[in-house]
Amino acid sequence: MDKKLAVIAIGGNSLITDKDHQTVEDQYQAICTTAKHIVDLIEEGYSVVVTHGNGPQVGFILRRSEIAHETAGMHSVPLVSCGADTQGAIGYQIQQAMDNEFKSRGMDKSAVTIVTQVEVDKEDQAFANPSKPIGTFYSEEQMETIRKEHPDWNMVSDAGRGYRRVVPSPRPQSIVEREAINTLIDAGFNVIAVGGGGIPVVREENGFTGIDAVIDKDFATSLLAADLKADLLIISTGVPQVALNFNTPEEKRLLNVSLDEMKKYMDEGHFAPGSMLPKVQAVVSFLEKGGKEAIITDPEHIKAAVAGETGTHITI
Ligand SMILES: NC(=O)OP(=O)(O)O
Repeated sequence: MDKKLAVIAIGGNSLITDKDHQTVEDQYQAICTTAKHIVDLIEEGYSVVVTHGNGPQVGFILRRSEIAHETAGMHSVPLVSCGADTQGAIGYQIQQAMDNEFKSRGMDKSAVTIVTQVEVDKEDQAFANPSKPIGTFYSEEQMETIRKEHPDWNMVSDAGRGYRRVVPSPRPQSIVEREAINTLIDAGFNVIAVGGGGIPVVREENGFTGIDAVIDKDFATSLLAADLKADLLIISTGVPQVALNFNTPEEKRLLNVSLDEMKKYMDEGHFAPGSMLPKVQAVVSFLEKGGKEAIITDPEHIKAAVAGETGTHITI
């Protein structure tokens, strides 16, 4: 492949702009906006692999199935299947939005979604320590009811935005459909893969089996980018740049940082767990596996960031 390859991660929360815009159609509108920024990059000459989160969406699907089970006796749906559902539903929207954007710009390109399984270790300590927030944000008042009605739920306070249910989030070990993704890129497709961090599977004697968990999409994206030997990893998030002393009077935004500097800032505790920390860890892992450059920015600044004007650029 002659073109430069960029792997871009989109957060599941970024597809739900606020609590009044949570419908499937609202999500499609948010994806159409993000698709424009991604197609800008393709217009600049990049081939692109898009990955996406699913934290809110997988929680909504799981809860919907639980309510149908509790109130109407419908069969319940395992968490791993809920994750697979999000790959199809979100992948379909990204694929359609990108294809429509290509058409509107007269570009002879297309996007394709690949259902992606990601191998995890069934002995991963994460299965005993749920940490991945999914679904709805609950207020302190709602928590009183939840503690009574769902004493088995594991809950955390999520970045000051409310309380959320958490599920196991094992580290991704390998991407099962890696060769298929590579083949599609070589054939000229822009690929949507490892949606929701990938469908978690464990290796058994007779093949793979799904396991209930939600993989962090930033870690899965980092692994995929390293496997594909991508020229650029872009982690899109809610802010245009990473900052030291975030949200304090000493806040300092970062533009160009070396891998060693980023590791030092990480060790100094500048990045919040469950928020910027996993994104920085994902970037560090990509660069330590041979990647040359990663950018952390928000979707609307992708083009300007790739031009070097903004975003946080981390290089070896
Ligand atoms: N799976 C995952 O990491 O999703 P979010 O990015 O939505 O949290």
